[in-house]
Amino acid sequence: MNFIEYADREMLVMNVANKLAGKLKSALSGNDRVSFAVPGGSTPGPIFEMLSATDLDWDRVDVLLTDERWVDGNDPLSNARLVREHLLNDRAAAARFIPFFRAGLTPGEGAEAVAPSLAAHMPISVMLLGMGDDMHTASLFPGDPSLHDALAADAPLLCPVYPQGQPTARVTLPAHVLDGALNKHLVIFGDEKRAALERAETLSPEEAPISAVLDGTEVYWAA
Ligand SMILES: O=C(O)[C@H](O)[C@@H](O)[C@H](O)[C@H](O)COP(=O)(O)O
Repeated sequence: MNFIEYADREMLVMNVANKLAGKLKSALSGNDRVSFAVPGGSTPGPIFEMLSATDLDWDRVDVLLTDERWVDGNDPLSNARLVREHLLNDRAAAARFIPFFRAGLTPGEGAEAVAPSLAAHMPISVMLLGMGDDMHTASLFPGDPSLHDALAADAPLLCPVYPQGQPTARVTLPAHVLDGALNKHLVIFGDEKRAALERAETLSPEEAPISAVLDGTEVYWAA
């Protein structure tokens, strides 16, 4: 893990957007298509907006979610909605987006239906992650009874999860897919998350799911 601190969030957003653009461009120079996995939450929005204006071959980029709440794409909780509103505009509107939610299916049925199509995007070329104060990442939550399956080395490419205390069920890329990304970036803001990350480095993935994906990850932090 490489930890990089920025003087403020604006500096971080500008630098991380540029870094992600550079990694996408180098992946594009060696591949016909590349995959870019992105999280939900409140952190990535400004990075998405800066990226969306970046001049690169977005028509050769497949945008995936790291996880999704099991709600319709118009629901305010939807990560697909977040990505459509903040990333898939301007130049990035040309990217191919692979949503996970399937109306009328349960999270388990939906994960089973979508997982086979994700194989073509593996390993993920470039991935951005966020993290909660509880050391969750994507939808790998400590204490979630379904976490064990999503941490397994042979977990399916998309896993249903039912994290306690969350308003909806979710689906998530499993730990081995997240950790297998060729380029891993984590953005966290604030002292709470910085302390949580330090704790996570001493804990198991069951206690701190983020610890399953920290090897080789570029971590960017601002207060
Ligand atoms: O669907 C989600 O919510 C995200 O994928 C999740 O893993 C997020 O990255 C963290 O919860 C941090 O969220 P914030 O950026 O809002 O702190």
